[in-house]
Amino acid sequence: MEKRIGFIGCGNIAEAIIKGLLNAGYVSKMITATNKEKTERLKYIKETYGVQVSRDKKEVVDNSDLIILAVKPKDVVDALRDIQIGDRILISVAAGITTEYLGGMFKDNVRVIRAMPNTSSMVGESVTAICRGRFASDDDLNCAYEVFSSIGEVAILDEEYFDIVTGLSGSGPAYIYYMMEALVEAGIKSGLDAGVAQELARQTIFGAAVMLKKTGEDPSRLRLNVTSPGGTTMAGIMALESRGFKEIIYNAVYEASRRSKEMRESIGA
Ligand SMILES: NC(=O)C1=CN([C@@H]2O[C@H](COP(=O)(O)OP(=O)(O)OC[C@H]3O[C@@H](n4cnc5c(N)ncnc54)[C@H](OP(=O)(O)O)[C@@H]3O)[C@@H](O)[C@H]2O)C=CC1
Ligand SMILES: O=C(O)[C@@H]1CCC=N1
Repeated sequence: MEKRIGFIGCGNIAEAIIKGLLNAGYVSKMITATNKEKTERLKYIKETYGVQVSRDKKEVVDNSDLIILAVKPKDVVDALRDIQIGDRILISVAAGITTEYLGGMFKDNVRVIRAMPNTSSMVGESVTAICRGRFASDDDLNCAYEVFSSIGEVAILDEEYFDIVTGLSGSGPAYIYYMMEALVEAGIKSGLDAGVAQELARQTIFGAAVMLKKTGEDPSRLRLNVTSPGGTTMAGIMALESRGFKEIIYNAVYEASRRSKEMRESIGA
């Protein structure tokens, strides 16, 4: 039976998950959402997706079998204050926040699952890492697996890896969009019309992503297929290498992971 899902927090990632779930066939009346104060935002979510919304957190919890906590790390304490999870499953997508910390906020043994999706949930193409907290069972993990597999791929991982996952696949879509921005700017700077540069860059990124997924080939092999000896691509790749492209990407993942840890520590979690 389809679970009733309640969202505490109704921002970017909640909307991406809601849209992904509905596209995957979830029934809108099984989803309820709340946020802190932005009534207009709740109105938009209700009108756009036909899901239930409420100003009352307790009502959202009462109407749900599983709760997805989608608030900023600094807001988790406030968001969970005065509510009882009972025998529901609490799934947190908050970066950096551990299952142990979340569980410790309740007197009872709350079944907590930690998840790190990304905004490609919106089009059913997330990759979501999940792990279970101390009191969650394998069935609970399977339940989360089922929910997130309807909006993309799912990886079950030890919680110790979640900061890294957050820096890689949680934040990762932004790096790709940034790459797209850079390609477009390069095209324009080199003399292309903005619309043309955008179309070329977008389809190039899309085509490369589909190639990776459909062929299952190693990216270095696909890259070599583009790279004729002594040709144009080789000249481009050498320019990237000489400016430390891989190190730049490593630093992005490292810094995002570090920030995940820092956000946890900043609330004493
Ligand atoms: N954006 C992303 O790509 C991803 C985000 N995450 C994680 O998801 C979480 C949310 O991120 P994101 O959606 O980007 O953030 P947003 O700022 O877009 O949304 C945060 C939401 O939390 C609500 N909120 C804040 N405090 C409370 C409260 N006390 N009670 C109820 N709701 C509250 C806000 O309500 P209001 O607007 O009324 O203040 C808002 O709806 C973060 O922890 C982030 O680490 C995880 C994976 C990917
Ligand atoms: O930027 C953030 O903090 C969140 C976590 C992963 C993606 N976005």
